[in-house]
Amino acid sequence: MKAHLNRRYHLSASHRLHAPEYDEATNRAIFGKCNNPFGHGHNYIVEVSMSGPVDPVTGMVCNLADLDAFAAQHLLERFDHQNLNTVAPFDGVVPTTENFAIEIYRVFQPFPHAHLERVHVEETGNNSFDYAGQ
Ligand SMILES: Nc1nc2c(c(=O)[nH]1)N=C([C@H](O)[C@H](O)COP(=O)(O)OP(=O)(O)OP(=O)(O)O)CN2
Ligand SMILES: [Zn+2]
Repeated sequence: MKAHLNRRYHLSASHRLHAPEYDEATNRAIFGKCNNPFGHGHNYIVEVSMSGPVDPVTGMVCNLADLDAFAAQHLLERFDHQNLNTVAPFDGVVPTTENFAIEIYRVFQPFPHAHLERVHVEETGNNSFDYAGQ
């Protein structure tokens, strides 16, 4: 029997949507206000979905304390209150929320106590993105 555990994390970060492959005018045309050279910020909500058997003794898919410790080290310490454009891999990849979700999936995949199913990232109240590894 497999159950899914979903856990949400909050982090604030700034970014600028800018592709160095294009010139300034093309960047402005593509990214609009989000190409502002001074950047802007978001209060992101990150939800990770983990799955696994329910332990017959603890009744848990995994211990939330273990998942929170992993998230603190690999997600929050790395990205909270940062300028995403200065944090790998975004020093060469446009920090869209699609790319953020892909990177967060890569970060959580090694979590040893459950299987990573999906990463969901809410960038604003109007848009969110999901990545499930393919
Ligand atoms: N495909 C994508 N398009 C856009 C992304 C993205 O990550 N993927 N991100 C942005 C900007 O980050 C922008 O800050 C959010 O854009 P926008 O939708 O205009 O913002 P909202 O209208 O949802 O919220 P407000 O803060 O009220 O503008 C743009 N495009
Ligand atoms: Zn933005």
